[in-house]
Amino acid sequence: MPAAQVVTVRVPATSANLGPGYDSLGLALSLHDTLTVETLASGELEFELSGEGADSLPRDATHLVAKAITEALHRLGYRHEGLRITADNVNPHGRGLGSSASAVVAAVSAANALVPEAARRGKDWILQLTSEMEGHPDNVAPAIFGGLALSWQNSDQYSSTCATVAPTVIPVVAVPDYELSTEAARALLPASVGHHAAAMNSGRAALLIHALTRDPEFLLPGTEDYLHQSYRAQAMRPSADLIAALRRAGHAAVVSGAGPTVLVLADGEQDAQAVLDFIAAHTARNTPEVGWRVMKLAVDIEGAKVEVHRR
Ligand SMILES: Nc1ncnc2c1ncn2[C@@H]1O[C@H](COP(=O)(O)OP(=O)(O)O)[C@@H](O)[C@H]1O
Ligand SMILES: N[C@@H](CCOP(=O)(O)O)C(=O)O
Repeated sequence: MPAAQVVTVRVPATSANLGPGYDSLGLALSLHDTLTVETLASGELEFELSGEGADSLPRDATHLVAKAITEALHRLGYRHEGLRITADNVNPHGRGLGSSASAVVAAVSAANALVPEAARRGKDWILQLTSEMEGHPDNVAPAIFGGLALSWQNSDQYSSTCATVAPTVIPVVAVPDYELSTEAARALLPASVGHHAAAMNSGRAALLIHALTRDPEFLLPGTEDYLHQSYRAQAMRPSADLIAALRRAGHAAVVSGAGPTVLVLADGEQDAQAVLDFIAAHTARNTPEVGWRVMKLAVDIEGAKVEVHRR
């Protein structure tokens, strides 16, 4: 790659699963990381990191963004001599808000924008490559396309389509100060589930799409899951207890991604305020040892946005 080419990508956080949509449903959220990549003439990697992970992420070729850019350029038939990677990370890591998916989507989108126009590929290529990197499409799809993404897999081929979320739906997240890696949370799942659980889950996943797009009145039954949350609860007890209490009070609370963040799909401003009040009271009373960052967000409908500064 020639030196001094610069692109910036702004990418949303995502919440996957949404209850019964394990490895298939995901929602883009109004919480954004920003990545700027500049090609260098020398064989070096330079990092300017701020925000989440600035003190802990590696500053070498093992950095997830550097790895994903190198791999994407290779697949496009290019290689870089060196890179300056500037990242301002807002999405918390290891909390179930798809930070690793946002990182690979930003990296692959940047690589695709750096190569000459004739070599560039479309968003479906980005979906394919980033799903392979993540091992599942449910975070990367909404990070790429925005909104509510419905994704599926045919052998090793990934596809996704978007549905429009009803305008009254407001995502509220409660992010605890403890981490759980997606890898560790996936290791807690059984190799298979029974036919009854699968059938129950299918009904709720179908209902959830209706609730999210047409009739939020059904959000509480539509967010019931039979595939993953109960197996993972032991690894995120304060989050599991908060979800159970919110659901008993009638709020559509789920584990965000593999956890431990709690996602609540509120229906309207009044419901969102009730959720915020409930979380404040519950956490003060029951989990004083855990720090919670509670945010009322919006659905991001743009997905990853690429800006080319110099080419
Ligand atoms: N912006 C980033 N830059 C580099 N590495 C990242 C970034 N975001 C996430 N990661 C890597 O991914 C890990 C978190 O991934 P994961 O366990 O899947 O949790 P999450 O639910 O946040 O995606 C981090 O510990 C870090 O190693
Ligand atoms: N379907 C995946 C989603 C993981 O999301 P993350 O935000 O925790 O990375 C799973 O449940 O393992």
